[in-house]
Amino acid sequence: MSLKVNNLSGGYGQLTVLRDISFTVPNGTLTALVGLNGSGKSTTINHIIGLLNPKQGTITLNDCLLTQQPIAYKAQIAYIPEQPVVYEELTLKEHLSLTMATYHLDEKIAWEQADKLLKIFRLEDKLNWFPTHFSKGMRQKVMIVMAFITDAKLFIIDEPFLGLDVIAVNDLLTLIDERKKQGVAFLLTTHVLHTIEKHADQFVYLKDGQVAAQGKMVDFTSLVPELTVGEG
Ligand SMILES: Nc1ncnc2c1ncn2[C@@H]1O[C@H](COP(=O)(O)OP(=O)(O)OP(=O)(O)O)[C@@H](O)[C@H]1O
Repeated sequence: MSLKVNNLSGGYGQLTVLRDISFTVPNGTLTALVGLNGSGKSTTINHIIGLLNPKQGTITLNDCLLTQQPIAYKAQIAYIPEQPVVYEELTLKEHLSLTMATYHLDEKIAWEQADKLLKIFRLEDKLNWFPTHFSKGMRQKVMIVMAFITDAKLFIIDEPFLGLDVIAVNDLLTLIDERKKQGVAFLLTTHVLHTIEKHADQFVYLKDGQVAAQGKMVDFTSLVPELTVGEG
């Protein structure tokens, strides 16, 4: 069981950005999606979360084909975007309630999980705050808490390390490792590779909208020397 991207070509309207992309994210592993600015990482994610329609190819998650079973497919995904998407008129508590309703979670269990996560990210006394009072990093933490109260099978996390303090980065990595052990799959984009390399199992390297290399994370330096700081 896994996320399977098969021969995906796609982009925006007439513009083709991705060409013939194939990779698999097995359950219980983390795949780092890497590449230079403009290489197609966000476009790939936009296809996987169903925001863009492929021009060719298929995307399957645990045997659910995105185009044929979009609701069952999307119910298995938690997405943490690079730019937090929050509702200015809802409190933190209401954001969490909304997530619980959307994912049809058992509220008692979900609030137990939420309380634990709110403490980890030092948000436990801010349940009645509106997003306008949150810093950029706090908004990002809200997105992380919302994602980790779900029982999603695939987490997609877009560039999580730039706005978070060092404690929050370590806490996020611990949560990722815990969920991986439970069989959850992670697809994560980042330019801060040294932070993720011990936690990633494999990488997919995009270049000009194509997969230029993919493999085990331990082989990254030898397969992609051009992205290794201090090399080349
Ligand atoms: N909404 C859009 N409409 C048209 N073209 C777009 C759009 N978003 C991105 N592109 C183009 O698609 C290509 C890939 O961009 P994408 O955002 O996927 O790259 P990325 O790897 O995520 O980059 P970054 O590391 O800078 O976030 C670029 O050439 C970009 O100009």
